[in-house]
Formats: sequence, C-alpha cells, structure tokens
Amino acid sequence: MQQPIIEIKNANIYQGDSLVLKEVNLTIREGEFVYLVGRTGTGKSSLLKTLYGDLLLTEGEAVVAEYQLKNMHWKQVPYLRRKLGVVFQDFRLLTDRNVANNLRFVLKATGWTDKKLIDDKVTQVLEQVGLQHKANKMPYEMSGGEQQRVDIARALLNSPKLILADEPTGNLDPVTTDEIMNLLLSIAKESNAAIVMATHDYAVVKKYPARLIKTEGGRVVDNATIDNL
Ligand SMILES: Nc1ncnc2c1ncn2[C@@H]1O[C@H](COP(=O)(O)OP(=O)(O)OP(=O)(O)O)[C@@H](O)[C@H]1O
Repeated sequence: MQQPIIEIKNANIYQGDSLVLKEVNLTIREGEFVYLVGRTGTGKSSLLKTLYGDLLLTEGEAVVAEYQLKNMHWKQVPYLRRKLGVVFQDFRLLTDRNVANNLRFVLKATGWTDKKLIDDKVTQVLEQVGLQHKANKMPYEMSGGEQQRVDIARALLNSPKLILADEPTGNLDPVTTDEIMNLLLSIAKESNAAIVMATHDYAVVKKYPARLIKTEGGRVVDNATIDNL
C-alpha cells in the first residue's frame, strides 16, 4: 500500500472563533486522486488552507508530507509549502513577466540558485503540461486553459507528492476542463502525486469518477464512491 501523504486525526478546524469542521479524520495516500465537494460555505477552502498551512491547526493531529501541522510555527510554513503544489481557480500568475520567468521566480523564491538547473526544471515542467512552445509568452497572450496549465506547471516545480487544487476548472469551458482533468489525472499517475481537488462541477465528478470527500453539516464525509451524492 502507498504511503499516506495526509493523515488527519480528530481535527477541529476553526475560522476565527467559529468551528467550521469538527472531528475530521482523513487519510490520503500518494498517487490518489480525491475530489473535495460540498456546498458553498461548508469548509472546503478551510480544509485546504489547513493542509497548506494558511490556517493554524490547534485541535487534533495532522501530518502533511511528514510535517506536523498542529501549532506549527509560521517559520515552518514555507518548508511545508515546498513539499506541496497548490493550484488556484484564478491562476494567480505574475502579469508583468513571461511564462518561463513566472516559473523561474518561484524556483528562486524557494531556494534554487543554479541557473542551468533552473532552466532545465522550467523546460521539464512546461513539457509536462504541453506548453514548451509558450515559454516566452506573457500571461495576457494566453487562453484561460493555457494559463491554468502554467499554474499547474508552477505547482509541479518542486516535484510535490501532494497537489491541492481549489476549483482548477472553475473558469474553464467543458473542452478545456477535459484537457485539465486529463492532465491532472496523468500527473497523479505518472508522478505518483496525490491530488486533492475542490470542485463544484458535478459533471466532472461523474465523468472522471474518483474517491470523493464531502464537507457537510460541519463534518468531512468520506464517500469513497460517487454513489451517495
Ligand atoms: N477569513 C475568514 N474569517 C472568518 N470566517 C471565515 C473566513 N473564511 C471563511 N470563513 C467562514 O468559514 C466557513 C467556511 O468557509 P469556506 O471558505 O471554507 O467554505 P467553502 O466550502 O470553501 O466555500 P466556497 O465553496 O464558497 O469556496 C464559512 O462560514 C465562511 O463564512
């Protein structure tokens, strides 16, 4: 059996003083593809934020990529983030520089210094997402689907074993959504990375069935199949 990359035990997740999710128990293993669904405001983003260290865990236990999250010191958070890839709905590319420089910027910010290694890595992740020919394009010269691919390339830079994606197809048309889904599923398989993807898109969940966890009534429900939706 694959190694757990996320292990949460009896965690309570708060936003300010209010308890958003209680008694969360969840194990996700390397190479797994998992949907995170649930109605607006039920805590999907809060769970993802906890996993990438944006929301401090104070009750219960959680280990993500071998980092203990409970009461984690803020100085530790950048080290946790280097072990993860995070993909957002709105891409969040730097608009003042081209694709390759967006990727170089992240590598330098995460401690890479060797120019040749940086360039090789940028080429590698762009090939992984099928955009090697767009390295010199500015973000505004690219379609939404291409920008989302760059965002995924950026998430792959530090070879993460866990990718957290917050509605990565939320702004895309159905054909482009298919391309991005196929890309994410192939990354899970080929890189043996776990992917946790928050989505509201039930058409996607039906078309690409996978393990499904749901935020509902202040809890995380692990359905394992889509039959209970
Ligand atoms: N920064 C914050 N401060 C205080 N409360 C917050 C904050 N962010 C979210 N909340 C509250 O926490 C609860 C869960 O919000 P969260 O964003 O995790 O839900 P969600 O399921 O991701 O929703 P959506 O699908 O709309 O993104 C909501 O009641 C929300 O109002």
